[in-house]
Amino acid sequence: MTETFTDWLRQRSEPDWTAVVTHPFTQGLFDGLVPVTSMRSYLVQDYQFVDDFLALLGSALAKADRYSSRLAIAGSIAVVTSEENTYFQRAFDALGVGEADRVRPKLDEATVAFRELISDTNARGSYAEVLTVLTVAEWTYLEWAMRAPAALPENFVHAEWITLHNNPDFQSWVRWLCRELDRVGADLDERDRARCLRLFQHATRCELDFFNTHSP
Ligand SMILES: Cc1ncc(CO)c(N)n1
Repeated sequence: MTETFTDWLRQRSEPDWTAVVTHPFTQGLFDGLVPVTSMRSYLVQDYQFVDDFLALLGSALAKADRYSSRLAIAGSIAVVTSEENTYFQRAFDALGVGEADRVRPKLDEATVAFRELISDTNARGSYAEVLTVLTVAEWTYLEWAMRAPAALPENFVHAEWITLHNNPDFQSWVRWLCRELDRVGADLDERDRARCLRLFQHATRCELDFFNTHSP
């Protein structure tokens, strides 16, 4: 059998997976045509998602079984807390997002659902389960962003959200995540593999609901 664990997980998460990575919201981004109100609400909610996601990266860092894995995870933490965070601040300035919406906005249902999945995984998940949720979030974002045309939209709010997720470093990080989940997944019994599959499917559904919430 040549199918990897991550391919197995992804294939069993169709048709949601393809619906996420070809979502109309992403086509709107490529064309620079996401309305300002949708882009604002999407980024405001996503900043709250990123907060939870950063905590989950910390959980992965703590749960990893070797130093080289911790180094790879720490590299991603560095990006989320520097380039990605300054992107959010510049985008919020450009979109006129006030302090309250940066710090404690009213959360959409889709954001709450994602937050619950992440905090449960954070509190109770094994390293494999934490990697499963991280992999869905990062791999779906790489896959939609890689579909972007060479000519990016002019508005940096749209353009940089694409390039943050399709640059060579992000590609290597996602490749690493998949290989790491394949490595750890190889030691799981059938019951634990099935738990990862349910989580993978659930997280993929959360990604789809998140995009749907912000599509006009
Ligand atoms: C909802 C969502 N999923 C994945 C990513 C990429 O980490 C993101 N920024 N937002």
